[in-house]
Amino acid sequence: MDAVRWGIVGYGWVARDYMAPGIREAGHRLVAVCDPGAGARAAAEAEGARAYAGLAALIADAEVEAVYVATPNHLHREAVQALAAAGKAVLCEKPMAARLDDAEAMAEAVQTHGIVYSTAFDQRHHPAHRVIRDQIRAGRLGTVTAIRIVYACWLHRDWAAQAGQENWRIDPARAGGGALIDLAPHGLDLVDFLLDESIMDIAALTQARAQDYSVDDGALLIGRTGSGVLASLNVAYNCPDALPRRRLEVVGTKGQLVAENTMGQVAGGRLTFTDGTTGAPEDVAFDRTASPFTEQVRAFGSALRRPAERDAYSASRDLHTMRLIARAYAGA
Ligand SMILES: NC(=O)C1=CN([C@@H]2O[C@H](COP(=O)(O)OP(=O)(O)OC[C@H]3O[C@@H](n4cnc5c(N)ncnc54)[C@H](OP(=O)(O)O)[C@@H]3O)[C@@H](O)[C@H]2O)C=CC1
Ligand SMILES: O=C1CO[C@H](CO)[C@@H](O)[C@@H]1O
Repeated sequence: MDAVRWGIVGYGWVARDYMAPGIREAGHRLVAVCDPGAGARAAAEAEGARAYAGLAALIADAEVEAVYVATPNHLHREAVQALAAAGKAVLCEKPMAARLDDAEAMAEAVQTHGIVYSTAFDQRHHPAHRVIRDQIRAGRLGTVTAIRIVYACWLHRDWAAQAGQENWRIDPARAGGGALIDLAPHGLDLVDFLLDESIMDIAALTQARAQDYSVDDGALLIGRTGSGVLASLNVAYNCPDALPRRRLEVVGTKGQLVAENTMGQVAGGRLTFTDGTTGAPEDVAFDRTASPFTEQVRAFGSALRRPAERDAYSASRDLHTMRLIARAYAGA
């Protein structure tokens, strides 16, 4: 496959630390970046990319075919609408947008212009999560009854200060909320990926418990899929990093799979199967070297080149996930 030529809108933390290496490791090329910050543009040039201060210049760069949008959440909409109108393929960071109406407008733009679009749900591409999905499909767990997810971190007020940035995550207007909107989309989409069906019913409680800002620093969500699988998600900004804070459990009538330290941006973690009859635990093999970001780049690039693979992406499914987030907040 010839290398996909990527552009990036918003060359901050996730773009620099995870996406740019992912593009390189996948054998693709980062050809252009746009970011208002001179430091970010210098970092992009050091990576061998052309650097622009504004989106129009990136759009006008004919070499760019796919664009990763990694701006703060409230800016996803304007970038995706402009990129869609220009016919660029788009991989846009989660949450789809800070507000539901923005996400609705984005989904409409994707449909109107017929572009390849995906929200960047990298957890779909973690090798351990792919193995879990395969084992569910092969019937190893029997009838799946429940999925339990913990995804947490410690996000204090000055979290971004060492990078010389202001912490937009604690501003409701720019983030759209707190820990719930930032972290729960990963789990909600992962449930969809693992089971091939969406959560339909949802309820949530939020807290502002340990941090000194107004957005929620923790949330508990419960959901039920169309076929009746129950899901629980505990997401938080108030969990010290040294504590266990990334866990995924899938429970069925024949056994249980537990993934530890797989939720996140990096490769590795551990996967254990426990047999429902004997209680015997067993390590499950998966590729511990491939990062979910690199795999995400590979999969998206492959779908660009092979239209048959595009069914894996659905802006309307991503919009459904945004609707779940909105309903979770409304109920909380
Ligand atoms: N999948 C995952 O695991 C992760 C996903 N994310 C998601 O990625 C997105 C970015 O997060 P993160 O990297 O932490 O944020 P950062 O603040 O580190 O980076 C955002 C970048 O966008 C730049 N920017 C601001 N306005 C514009 C604009 N109009 N056009 C282009 N660039 C702009 C910022 O510049 P300046 O600072 O000068 O304003 C900054 O360099 C969020 O949506 C977040 O939810 C984030 C982390 C992990
Ligand atoms: O998606 C994300 C996953 O991890 C980060 C922190 O650990 C989040 O803040 C981020 O937005």
